[in-house]
Amino acid sequence: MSQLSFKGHTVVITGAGGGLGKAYSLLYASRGANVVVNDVSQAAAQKVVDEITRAGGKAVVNTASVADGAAVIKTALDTFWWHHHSDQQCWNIERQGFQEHDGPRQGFGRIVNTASAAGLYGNFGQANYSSAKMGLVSFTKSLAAEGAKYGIKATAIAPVAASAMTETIMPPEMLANLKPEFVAPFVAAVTHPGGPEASGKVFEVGAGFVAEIRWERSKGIALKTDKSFTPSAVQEKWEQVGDFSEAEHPQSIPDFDAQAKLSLQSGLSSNAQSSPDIRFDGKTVIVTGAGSGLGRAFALMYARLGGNVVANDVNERSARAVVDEIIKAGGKAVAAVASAEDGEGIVKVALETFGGVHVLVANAGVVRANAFGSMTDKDWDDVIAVHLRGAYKCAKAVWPVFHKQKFGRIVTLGSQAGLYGLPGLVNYSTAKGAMIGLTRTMAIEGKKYNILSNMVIPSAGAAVGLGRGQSNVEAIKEDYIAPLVGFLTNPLAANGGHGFPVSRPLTPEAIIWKWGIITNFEDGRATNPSTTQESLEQIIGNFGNEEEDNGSSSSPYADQDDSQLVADAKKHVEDPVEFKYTERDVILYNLGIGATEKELQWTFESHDEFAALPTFGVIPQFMASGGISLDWLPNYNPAKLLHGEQFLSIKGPIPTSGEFINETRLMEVLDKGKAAAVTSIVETKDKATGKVVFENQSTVFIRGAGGFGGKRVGNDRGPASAANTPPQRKPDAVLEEKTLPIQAALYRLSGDYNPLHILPEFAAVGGFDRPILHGLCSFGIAGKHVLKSFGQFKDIKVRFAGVVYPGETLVTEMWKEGDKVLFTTKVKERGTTVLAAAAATLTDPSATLKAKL
Ligand SMILES: CCCCCCC[C@@H](O)CC(=O)SCCNC(=O)CCNC(=O)[C@H](O)C(C)(C)COP(=O)(O)OP(=O)(O)OC[C@H]1O[C@@H](n2cnc3c(N)ncnc32)[C@H](O)[C@@H]1OP(=O)(O)O
Repeated sequence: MSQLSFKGHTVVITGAGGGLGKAYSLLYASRGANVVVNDVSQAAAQKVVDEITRAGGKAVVNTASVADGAAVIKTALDTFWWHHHSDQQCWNIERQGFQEHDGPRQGFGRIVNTASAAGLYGNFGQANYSSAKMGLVSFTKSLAAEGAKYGIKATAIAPVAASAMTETIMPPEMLANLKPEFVAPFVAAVTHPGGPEASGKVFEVGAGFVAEIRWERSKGIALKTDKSFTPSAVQEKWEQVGDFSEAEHPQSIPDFDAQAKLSLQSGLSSNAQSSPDIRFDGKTVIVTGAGSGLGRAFALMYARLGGNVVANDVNERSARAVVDEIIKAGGKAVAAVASAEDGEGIVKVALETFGGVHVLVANAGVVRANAFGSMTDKDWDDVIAVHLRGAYKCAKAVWPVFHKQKFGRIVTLGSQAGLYGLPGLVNYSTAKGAMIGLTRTMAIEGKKYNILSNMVIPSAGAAVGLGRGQSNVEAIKEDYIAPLVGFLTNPLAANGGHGFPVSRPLTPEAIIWKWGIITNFEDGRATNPSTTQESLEQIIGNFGNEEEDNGSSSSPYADQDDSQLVADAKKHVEDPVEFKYTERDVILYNLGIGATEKELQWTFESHDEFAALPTFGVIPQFMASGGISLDWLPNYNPAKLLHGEQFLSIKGPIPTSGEFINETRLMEVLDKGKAAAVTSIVETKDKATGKVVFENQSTVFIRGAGGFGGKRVGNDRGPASAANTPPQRKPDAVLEEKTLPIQAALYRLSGDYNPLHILPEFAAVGGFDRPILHGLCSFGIAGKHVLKSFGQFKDIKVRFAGVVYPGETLVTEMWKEGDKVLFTTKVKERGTTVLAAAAATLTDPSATLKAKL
């Protein structure tokens, strides 16, 4: 049985002596990779290497500290360089034109960084850990952005697995669900050369639960940028700022359309103010990096609103200039000339001058842009020091004061580079990401002492170093960021994810199979955890997931001959699945089954007879039947699944757009010895009227998943299971159609994203030397042949008897027998039958033959 292979690949795993690292090492080694087992504990690393070598794998111990990455990688190159080159099977060599001694330029690399929910949401008592972990998320995003053109992909995961940490907070029964083996397959899947596109993305993985995490941005509001743009104006609109009903989900730094923002302004009148006005009389505000740009704008605003301003900057002249400006305007201010890292010194100035401190705006920053490959340790350290360590040291210094007075406000300045990653600024985006983790944790820890922490992320043009002070575009002046300070936050959203059963091993293939679900934020699947506790809910919810009885006791499909396994599976009630479509989806489907630009009734929405081809009836239900859980089958491997049979009954006219609801049941499960044959039934109803429009019965044939002791022969399901043996005479009609090499790539877009039809590596696991055509695509083409030859039909059934490769020619032979058309479809080039036991029942049996015989 072939599987996703890592033969010829060298995988370096840090912290590989135990837990997750060990699970990764064993999995990669079992899939043929050379593994560098790095751990500071020589004994632990050696044990893992021994285990791998005993099983016939290749691995080497490395005990360098991760702080010395170069030493870790040297071991990889010294040990496995030669293997790399001797192994002609190696994907690197074949796919990327890997050349002798061309190591650093191999044009391929996969990086997985281990983040944590503590970073994504913040976590009490873990300000340091949250910062480091969220920093890693941004680090990953920047590496992904920068690596894209070199074939380097980076993914971050927030795993939940049993560890020394979780042991203290969870009982042993729960910990049993958190096996590292439920995380490792995900890492393998996304690092495989043919794996799914996961670069720059973040995933939560644990206990067999996998979900993508993404940023969510509220639609937001536009405020008039005149004198009325004050903190009170923001307060007045605050509810709208946090209204996520029309949220966007940017994947990279959104375009800043200054012109559009400016033209918005012309339609706005002055902003309403909340009352009483927000003012800072008697409050002392520390602004770091206050000498110029944003910091200066913050300092001036606070002074205008009555605050005592401590203007910090390393640049003495600019700090003093701001103070002078404030004093000249009648305000109160003092300069604190120091690095932002000198939090204590800055707070001391505040306490000595004004007798207190109430607000900290951690704004100081430097930029050292450099391509990641050329970035020096100094570039890295300087940026991390000023942004992250500066924010930390200042917050640390104000904290006891805030704590004691039960009041404090902290705003940290973030960056879009931190949210989305940015090439050339890996250091900066990492620091800004880390500050998100820090800010969230401070918010959690400070809450009960009335210490509020928020991050403000200025829009593109105003970000530190990205045009600050140079911009003369009205819309992005620093002054227009200032009023938002203290008000804006950026919540995260996680999607509904997918829970894999924990009662059997999880495979990388299973991850790829469910990729569509894991990354789907639509259809009401998004959840919005805002704390680590909330984020753990679904993971804990998947504990003990064995696809067991969910409480419904009687199934209309219960069958006395069923084994317990099958009887239990049938009790599972699938949730109804909605399907909404437009004319565009109809055209896409018609094209997917070979309709041409000459057949305007199928490809041009304004044609008088524009219609869906009748087999479109399998599309609205596909997500429902295709999403049915089969994980409970023994040895279930999605790459071994083939479509076996399909029956479609069309109960009414097919609208060219609509909204349907699909109700799915598992109907029959047969044990074919080596294989399992599973039939589901889906009723597709019009959402508005509740009338059934289609009924589908789909059988999937899963090779290698039999032998569970179920019944072998199915029930008589009428036309859905009829043998449909054609008569002996010559066919009454024959139609021939050559499929396109891109047929499967095109058909996928109608909703069956099974990688079997596009991804060579996945097809290989299924036993095919290239991707195969969707069964339902051949089904649609044959259905079109029946339609063209004999007219409309009200039901159609086929058995998928052999595979079709995109580009092959399909020949459909048809015999009219009463109200039925029996048919067989063959691949012309190979002479094999691909659709058998097939028939359609005509709507108007008296209709005459249409096509030429
Ligand atoms: C839930 C619905 C959602 C739909 C999800 C679909 C996802 C899609 O993306 C997947 C696809 O589109 S796959 C592409 C389309 N399908 C194919 O190409 C399969 C072609 N068929 C074959 O290769 C073989 O017939 C093969 C491999 C199927 C069987 O061949 P053999 O193993 O040689 O079997 P054989 O020895 O002939 O028979 C063994 C027993 O199995 C029954 N059987 C055979 N073909 C069957 C079929 N196509 N469907 C159902 N049952 C089938 C036989 O009757 C036999 O039963 P018994 O032992 O009781 O006599």
